[in-house]
Amino acid sequence: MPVDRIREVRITPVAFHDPPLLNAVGVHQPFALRAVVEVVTEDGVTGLGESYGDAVHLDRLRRAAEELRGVDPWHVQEIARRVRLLPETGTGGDGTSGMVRSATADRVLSPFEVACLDIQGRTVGRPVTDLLGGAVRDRVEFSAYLFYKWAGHPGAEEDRWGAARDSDEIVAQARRIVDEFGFNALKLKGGVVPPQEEVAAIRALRAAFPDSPLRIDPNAAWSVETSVKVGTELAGVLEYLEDPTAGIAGMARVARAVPMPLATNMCVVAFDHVRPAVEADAVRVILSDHHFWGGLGRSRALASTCETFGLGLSMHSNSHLGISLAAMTHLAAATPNLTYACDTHWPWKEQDEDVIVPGALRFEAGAVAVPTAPGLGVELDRDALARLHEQYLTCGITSRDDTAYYRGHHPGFDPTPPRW
Ligand SMILES: O=C([O-])C(=O)C[C@H](O)[C@@H](O)C(=O)[O-]
Ligand SMILES: [Mg+2]
Repeated sequence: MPVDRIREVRITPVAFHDPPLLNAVGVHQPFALRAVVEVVTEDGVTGLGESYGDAVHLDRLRRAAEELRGVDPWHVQEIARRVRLLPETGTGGDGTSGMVRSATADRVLSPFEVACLDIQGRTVGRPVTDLLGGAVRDRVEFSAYLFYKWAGHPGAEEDRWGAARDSDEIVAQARRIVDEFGFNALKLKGGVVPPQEEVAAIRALRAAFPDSPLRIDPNAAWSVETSVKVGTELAGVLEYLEDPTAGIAGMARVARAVPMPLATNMCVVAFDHVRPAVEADAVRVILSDHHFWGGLGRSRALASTCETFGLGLSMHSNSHLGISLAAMTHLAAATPNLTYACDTHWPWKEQDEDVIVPGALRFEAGAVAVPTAPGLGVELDRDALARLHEQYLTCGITSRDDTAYYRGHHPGFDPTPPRW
């Protein structure tokens, strides 16, 4: 069979509405940015990928795209080699407002690898799960991602979720998200208000949802001492405590003193972090994320690494659109040891705002049915892509900066950890 090579790569930045969700470093801006990647072969097969939309990252994606013409889309190793040869330029552009400092090359590689898997699946008529070893489940469970939040963006009307400032409002938010999407596990984004208030919110969630697994993630905003205090108080309440404090050494000190497993998407975000984390016994669960671990293949390798060291595996999420949700779902479906409900920001976007043709992905009872159509099983909606690109051009945001946006309304805000 003649090799069908990459003819063209298109990268389209898009912006979609995002509510004012609070986190340890500030607050979400009115729009979240993403890059939609289309890899097109000489025979006209198009594969899709999705990544961060920050300006520095876009520039890197565009420079990588120039290197991919003529490459065989089945030869992901060659794509990875070319991406790794690119000189490092610029700083930041990680799409997480600095909360996840992962390897640049892995972030750049990821959407191209996903698009190539989409091409491979479309070419042979099989879903991406089959290329990853086959689905071990036909639906993937996700967790509700709860946030303290402002009622609306300053100067705009209150949004459909309203404010979440205290335990009662967090429980009300949880009820609404659970009613709409059917989630079982609940994750609270912490590091926003004093830890005792967040402990109270977790206790209120436990009372309101007696059977739901609960997690809290302050994104390393707490000192070791505060983390130990919170972890001790929440004994028997949390399924895991996510990134209470910064760094492998700090996490190891907390891990020795609290009863529940510690999880991370901050201190282990690349393969060379695994060994020191295991040696220090700093974490029991790693949250994978194909957007910064270098794609679906490398995320499967992370799963094997977790299996080797007896670590649990969960999945992290930033604000994302449907191409990413499809990729996350295929990956989770083909990863036997991914036993926790995965994170997703999905409920926070406007449900009719996306770049894919609606209908392919739906939440039912907190889970997404694994697409069985060839490739990722989602199609690009070109009109929607054009609309969201226009929104990107007019929204005035070119990089995610939660801290600057928060400071615009609270001058003097300092997110340097530990905040508590
Ligand atoms: O689990 C996490 O650490 C995250 O999801 C980090 C994200 O950046 C989240 O906190 C956000 O978008 O505000
Ligand atoms: Mg986290």
